[in-house]
Amino acid sequence: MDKVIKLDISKTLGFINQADINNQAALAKKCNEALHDGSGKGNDFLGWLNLPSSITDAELKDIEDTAKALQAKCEVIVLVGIGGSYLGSRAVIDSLSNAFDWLQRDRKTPVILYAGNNIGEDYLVELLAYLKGKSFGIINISKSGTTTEPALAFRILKAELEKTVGKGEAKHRIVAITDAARGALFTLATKEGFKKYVIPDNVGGRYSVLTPVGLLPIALAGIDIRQLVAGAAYMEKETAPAVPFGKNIAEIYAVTRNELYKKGKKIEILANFNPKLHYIAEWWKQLYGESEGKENKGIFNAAVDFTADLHSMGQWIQEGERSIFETVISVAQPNETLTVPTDEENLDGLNFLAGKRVDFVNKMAELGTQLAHVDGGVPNIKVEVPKLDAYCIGQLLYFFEKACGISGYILGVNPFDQPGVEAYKKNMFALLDKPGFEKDSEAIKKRL
Ligand SMILES: O=P(O)(O)OC[C@H]1O[C@](O)(CO)[C@@H](O)[C@@H]1O
Repeated sequence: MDKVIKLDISKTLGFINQADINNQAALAKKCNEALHDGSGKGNDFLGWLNLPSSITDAELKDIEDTAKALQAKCEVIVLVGIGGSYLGSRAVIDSLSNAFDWLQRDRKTPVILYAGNNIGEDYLVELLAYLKGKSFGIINISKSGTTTEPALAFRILKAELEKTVGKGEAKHRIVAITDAARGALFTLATKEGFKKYVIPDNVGGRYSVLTPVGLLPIALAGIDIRQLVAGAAYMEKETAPAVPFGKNIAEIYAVTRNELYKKGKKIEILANFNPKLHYIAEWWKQLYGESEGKENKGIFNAAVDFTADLHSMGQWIQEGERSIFETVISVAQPNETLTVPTDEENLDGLNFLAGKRVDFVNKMAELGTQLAHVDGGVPNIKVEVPKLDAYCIGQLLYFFEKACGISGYILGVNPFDQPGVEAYKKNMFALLDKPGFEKDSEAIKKRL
């Protein structure tokens, strides 16, 4: 099988013209070049561009060794982080693991649980209750080291771990992934002697999945990070500015979505027909939403899991306001095989499917949905992934990252900052009476 991701925009034609797309080829090329020559906005955050081709064998080996050490010590690992500090790992781990991973016995790898991505009190209490009596470790990921959600969860989990195994052992079960030289987590990790990994200065959180931020948890889950990086490196080459527009799927995707946006298609829905891809969509939402939603413009990024959501959001997609387009991640081949059995009584009337693969039914649902949605006025982009393995997922991650950078430049925004995220933080700190926010506290309390 040809293990290469394919992009099909044929079902957007009719809503936009091939000529409109071709007219944007030069601009897309210019934007791609601007990423590579560092002449565009946010050019101090372009370190992700060459991560796949520049990561060394020694770096990968070090990550694999740390993963092995944690696997030997811990039956559970809590991954603490929010946004780009956890979505990439979770996206890859979920897409490549058994759907019932946490229920598997005789495990070779720890159960991975997540914390620091919400402030739910019940969530944390229930997590602590689950961890009681289990040998657990913590990977704490925060580039800034000051994000409230992970800092709070880490404080609680670290205290629990130290109470259970003592400070001396706890430090061998905690890994910190943070800034190279600054920040609260850096200082704490240095003082306490935790194993540290660096998030490079020039890589933003949402582009960090191919740094230790993603690679360590992914390796810990038993996934081949060398294959993941190899897939990404392949896509790095295939989306380079020297690759002609007609073959450059990152440029084509970036142009197509911007042309649709110009035609009033302001919402992009990422759809999948495989439940393992749910967190790929969560990762993608942050990547595109945080990169493009600024200066009062940008496509709104939504996601659906089909066929489940065809029985809920399907109605809206088919007949609601015509301001949407769909991008479907289609997995060509499942990893397993299951055929529909014959049933003597055939009360459900499904014998016409007997002997057929379940995936055949899924594919017909996918095709039927595509045609129905296109008929209903929803342009459709298809991203075909040959199969769910580390090499293909590596390609997918880099494809979306590269296209996002190009797309942001086409839109005219800085795709590497996120100034809007500060507004809620400022209000929350003011409401919490955080030292340094006295004036804001006074002002906000007058509004209540
Ligand atoms: O890694 P950090 O600094 O804790 O940030 C986590 C997330 O929070 C944001 O900075 C937004 O607040 C995201 O861009 C980032 O992925």
